[in-house]
This record gives sequence, structure tokens and C-alpha cells, in this order.
Amino acid sequence: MTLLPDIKATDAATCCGGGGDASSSAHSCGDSLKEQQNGCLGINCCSLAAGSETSISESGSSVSATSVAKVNNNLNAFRLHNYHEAIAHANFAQCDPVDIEFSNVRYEIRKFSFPERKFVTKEILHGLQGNFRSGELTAIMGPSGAGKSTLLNVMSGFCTTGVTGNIRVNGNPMATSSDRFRQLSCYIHQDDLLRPQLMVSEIMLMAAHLKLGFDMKKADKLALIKHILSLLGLDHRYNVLTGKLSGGQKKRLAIALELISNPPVLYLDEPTTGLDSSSCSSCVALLKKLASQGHTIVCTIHQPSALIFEMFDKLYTVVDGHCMYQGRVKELVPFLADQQLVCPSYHNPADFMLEVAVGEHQCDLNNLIEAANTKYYADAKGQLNTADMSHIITTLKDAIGGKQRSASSEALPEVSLDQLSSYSYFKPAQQELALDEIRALNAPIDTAEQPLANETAPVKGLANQPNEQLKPVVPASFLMQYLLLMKLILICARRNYFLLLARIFSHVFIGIIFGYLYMNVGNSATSVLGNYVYLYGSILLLVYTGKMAVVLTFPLHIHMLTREHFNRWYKLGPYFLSLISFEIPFQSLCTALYIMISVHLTDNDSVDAFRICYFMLLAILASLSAQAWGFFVGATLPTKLAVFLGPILAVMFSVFGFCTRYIDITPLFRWMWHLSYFRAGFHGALNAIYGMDRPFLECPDSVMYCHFRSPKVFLKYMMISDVHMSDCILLMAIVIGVMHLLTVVTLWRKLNKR
Ligand SMILES: Nc1ncnc2c1ncn2[C@@H]1O[C@H](COP(=O)(O)OP(=O)(O)OP(=O)(O)O)[C@@H](O)[C@H]1O
Repeated sequence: MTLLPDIKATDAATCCGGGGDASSSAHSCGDSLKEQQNGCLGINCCSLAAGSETSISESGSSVSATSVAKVNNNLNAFRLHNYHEAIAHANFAQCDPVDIEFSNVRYEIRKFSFPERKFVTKEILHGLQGNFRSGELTAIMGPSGAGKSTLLNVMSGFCTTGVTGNIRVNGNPMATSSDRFRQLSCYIHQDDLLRPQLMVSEIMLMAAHLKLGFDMKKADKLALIKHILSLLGLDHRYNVLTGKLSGGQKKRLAIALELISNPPVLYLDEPTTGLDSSSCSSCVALLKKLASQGHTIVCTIHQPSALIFEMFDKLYTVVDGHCMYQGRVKELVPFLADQQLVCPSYHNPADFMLEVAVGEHQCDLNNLIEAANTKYYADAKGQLNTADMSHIITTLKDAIGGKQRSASSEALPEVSLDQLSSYSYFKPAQQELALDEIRALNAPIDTAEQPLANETAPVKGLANQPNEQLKPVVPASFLMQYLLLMKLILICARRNYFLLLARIFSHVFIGIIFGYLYMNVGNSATSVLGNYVYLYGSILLLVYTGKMAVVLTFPLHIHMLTREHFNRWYKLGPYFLSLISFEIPFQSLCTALYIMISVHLTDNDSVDAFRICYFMLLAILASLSAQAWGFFVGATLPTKLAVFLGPILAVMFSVFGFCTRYIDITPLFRWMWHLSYFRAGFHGALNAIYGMDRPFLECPDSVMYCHFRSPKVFLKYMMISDVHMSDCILLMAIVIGVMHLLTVVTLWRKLNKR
């Protein structure tokens, strides 16, 4: 007999009013105020409904598919209820306030136009201004293609190239590309990949080690991880592989991973996309709770239900790169009404706003954008709180008292004469003076348009604040990052062994096939050409397997690297070093297996052992050179382009190794002969087998004349008798080094110059 909680009649998800119609009818423009007064909004409404109708039912031994589904639904609803309860009482780490203000933010892209045959620039954000404040959950909304993700990319510092404007953090000008700015926030992308082979506990511990370093004890980290996971309702998934989590759980895990370092600012791109209504509501409730602990939370969202919409504190609406509304969610309907856009009763305000944005209600969007700007400045002036005022007073005391202010004085919030006069400190005669002083202090920063990519002024105040979060966390050292990433790669390799086994098996299999095709060709003077083809085919095979294995998989790694590197898990150096520390030995192992099998079957191993060692070394170097090229191509080109450009490059280089004499190559392409690692590998391999004073080959008695009995004759015939092994080895070593260096430079540019 099993006792299961059964949530009757009212489904928590329905109550929460996920997306679409149900929610729209559940919560409308007309009743939004009434519901606020009743205090039954979003999460609270949900928990109440689920909680009030919970009862216990017995399930029998024979359970039908429908009842199993029902039980599962009930369990989910029960968990959801518990999760909502947990969020309501969650005790996230407090966070010091970080307010971000931005003005005249523009973003333009520059790309080549084939029809116009020149580079053209296109402005995507057209001088946006606004603020994201601590303790507030802000939604960025707008029609598709309006610029929501772009705004998030710019504000998080993810995009810095082509960005101009002013950004202030707690009143201090700051460049979005600066380390200080980046340390304040984390960015959770819509399609974050979470290393599916790792368990929740493992990835959390890995992130904790990387982000928090080793000053903190492991036991404390584990306690922190358990705390965060339980707050996010993921404690029951502790030992589950992240690949097996549901969509909502993955989003929560992505948030949990970033909460380890407790960033004051969290940007999320469409955190609710792809979630069902209850998961969507849980996710927003979680963000709301985080905001209430002092975090500044900004996320883009598509068509929220009315209930979810009202869980947000503020709304920032983008239309075609302009701001159409910014302010409190509850002020949206009155604002639109002021513009003669009356939201019908029983209509979701979010839907109505989007309808307006796409031009369904025949309004002049330019007027709306103008009105939004006016409202923003009016709001900003009205937002002077006691802290702002005391800041003004302290600063102005010096100025009014006759002391000279330095040019680098902190900027002051704009303030009106009325506001100053309401403050008793100022005598009437001082008020105008104070106002002038504020204007003068603010003028240089407010009017000048500064590129965000360069730090425009020293960041004062921020470093002096008694704020632990703003101090850079001491992350793991270079060596520890390398070791942790190495461990991570080994765990993933152990759990995802199929691909690795396939690589090993294919080398063994083709080694047997080639060995069988060219059986016993190695030591006979009559089959020298056969052995020549075997050697060429071997190098060709090893070059392709070395290159294609990484060309196809590396772009996937780059996606993960971008997210983790941007959120400061680790640096590029240890990451790349750990990657090649695994890939180089593995590819070498595959090559060695192939060579051992095929060399034995072709009877090439009946000669001196040092020749086989040379051949093995050259084959491994050729394969690793191709692999290094593969990393470079994978890092530089999109996969679709890389899969055919990679082989084309390999073919071009191989042409100069096979039956091509240097004197036959047109001077235009001779550089390729010199640079061809394939040519170096193949010629080196031929020299290892037939060069270096190899004695005469066996000529069977049945054959009257063996033209290539002397290996020297053969090499002369092929015009490769002057091969220097050291040159071949050096060329391939240089190719490996240079291509890895170029890959790192390309990755660095991709990660830092977006
Ligand atoms: N790198 C780029 N190259 C060309 N156009 C771009 C680039 N980045 C953004 N855009 C354009 O800028 C506009 C805004 O894009 P963005 O992705 O920010 O829109 P969005 O509001 O997030 O859309 P959605 O809701 O569909 O995700 C789009 O028209 C897009 O085509």
C-alpha cells in the first residue's frame, strides 16, 4: 500500500497561469489592482491553491497508465508546492546593492554586404537609457528581433565591440569590458549547455572549486552547494547526471552554478522559454526571491502570463532598438492609457503591450518612445532617496564651503531646485549655487559620449565600499584550474567512452584492413610501389582522423567555453592546455595502434627497429599536425564550413607529398610544398623505411630482375633521396606549435572581442 499526496481539482499549474490563454483570462488589465490588494499574486496564489486542496489517497497494486500519469502529475504538483513554499522561505545569501544606470547606449554591427560590395554598418540599439536597480526584478520585453538579447549582451559586457554610451555602476562610470564590471555580474544564456556527463553534485563542486578557489574548505563548499541546491529545489537531484534533468531543472541548475559566487547582478536570456507554466512560475518566483535579497536581476522574457508578468518589479520594453516603456509593471497600463491606448478589461497587459509594440493598435510608436523617455527622466528626478540626498549634502558641503572640488569628483544624481529647497540644510541663497554645482559636476560625463570598450574614468567608491561581493573572489590558481579541468575531461571521457572507443576501434580496424590489402609488401623488391601506396595511405588516414575528430567536436566545446569563461570559471590558458593534454596523447595512442598492427601485417617490421620507431614518430607528428590544424579550423570557422574546408586543406597539403616533384610545382604554390606537414610526414616515413642506407631488398628467385632492389634507386626514382629527417620533424613540430598558438589567439579574440 502506497500513500501518495493527491492534489485534487485545482492544478497548481493552472492556478499559476502559465502562458497563453488561461492566464490571460485569469488575470486581466482590469483586475490587476484588485488582485494586488488581495495579495494573491503568482507564487503565493499558487502555493495557497495547491496547499489548500491537498489530500491523501491510496493507490492499489494494479495501476493503469492514466493513474500512473496522474500520480506523476500529482507528485510534480506536490514538489512544486513544496518548492514554492521553499522559495517563499528561502534564505539566499544577502548581497550588497549594485545599481546600474545607462544612457545613450548604442550598438552597431559592421558586416560585408555582397550586393553593395562594401562593409556596411547597421545600428541595432539606438541610444537607450535606463537603469537596473538592486532589489528589483526587471523584465526586458519586446517583439521578436526588437533587440532584447542584444541589450542584455551589451549590458552584461558580453558584446563590447561596436558599443558606445555611458554606464554607471553605483554612480561611477565604468566600461563594460573592464574586469571590475565583469566581476559584478553573471550571464545565463538561453541555451546553456551543462556538461551532460557530470552529476549535479560534481558540476556544482567543480564550479565551487574554480570560482571560490581553495581558501575555502571543501566541507564548507559542500554545505554551500547543498544549501543552494535545496533553495532551488534541486537537492533531490544531487546525484543525477545533468543531461537527465528536465528543462526547468537545467535552468535552475544554471542559476545555481552562478549563485556559488553570489554575483550582485544576474542577467538571464529567456530563462522561461521552453518551460511549462508551473516551471515558468517557479523560475520567476526564484528570481524574484533573489532580487529581494539585494540582487539586481534582469531577464528577457517572451509573452508571460498576466500572473507571471506581475511578479516582475520593472519592465523595459524594446521596440526596434528603442525603448517604448520603462518603469514599474503596475504603471504600464496607466502609462499606455495616458497615450490613449486603453487596455481592454480581461486582457493581459503584457499581451496588450506587445500588440501595441507590433503596431496593432494604430498608435504612433515614435510618440510612445518619446513619452517613455520623458517618463524615464521624470522618474529619475523623483527617485532621489535619503541616501542620494545625504551623498549630495556631504559632497556639496565642501563645494559650498569654498573648498575646491577636484576634476575627478564623483558625479551626483540630477536634482531639481524644488527637491533641494525641501531639504532644510540648504539656505535659499545656497540652493541655486548647489544646483549649479551639481549641473557642473554632472555635465562632462552626461554629455560626452564615451566608448564603453575603454575605461573612461577611474572607478571610485566601488573598491572602497565595505562590500565583500565587489571584492574579486580569489579563484583557483592556473595550475589548479588546469588540474580541475583535466579531472573534468577524464570524468566526461569515462562516462562518454563510446566515442573514444569508436576512435580506437576504427584505427585498429583500418590497420587490419590496410595490413591485409598490402600483406608482406614491406621487405620485397617486387612490391616497393605497393609499400609506397601503403605508406601514403597510412599518412592520409592518420591526417584525416587527426583533423576531423576535432573539427567536428571542437565547436561544441567552444559554446561551453564561452559561457564558463565569461562567467569567470577559468582562464583560457588552463582550459586549452587541459584539452590538448587529453587529445594529444589519445590521438598518439590511436596512431600507434594503427602503425603497430599494419606494420606487422605488411612485414615492414622485419627491418631494423629504429626505422619503425622513426616511422611511428613521423606518423604521430603528421597526425598531431593535422589535429592542430583541426583545432584552428574548428575555432575559426562555423562547423558547416569547417567540415568541407578542413578536408580541402588536407588534400591541398597532401598533393605536394604524393608523386609531385618540387621542380614540377608552379612557383606560385611552392610555399605549400615547404609548409606541407603532410609532405614532411610522408617523405620522412619513406626515408625511414627505404633511406638511411637500408641494405638491398629481397628479390625472389622466380623474378629475373628487380629494378628497385636497391632502396636508393627507388628513392632517387621518386626524387626524394635528399630528405633530412631532422627537417621533417622540425617542420611538423613547428606546425603543431604555431597552429595551437593561432588557435589560442583566435579563441582569445572570440572570448574577449565580441
Ligand atoms: N551579429 C548580428 N548580425 C546581424 N544582425 C544582428 C546581429 N545581432 C543582432 N542582429 C539583429 O538585431 C536585431 C535584434 O536582435 P536580437 O537577437 O537582440 O532580438 P530579440 O529581441 O532578442 O529577438 P528574439 O526575441 O527573437 O530573440 C535583429 O534584427 C537581429 O537580426
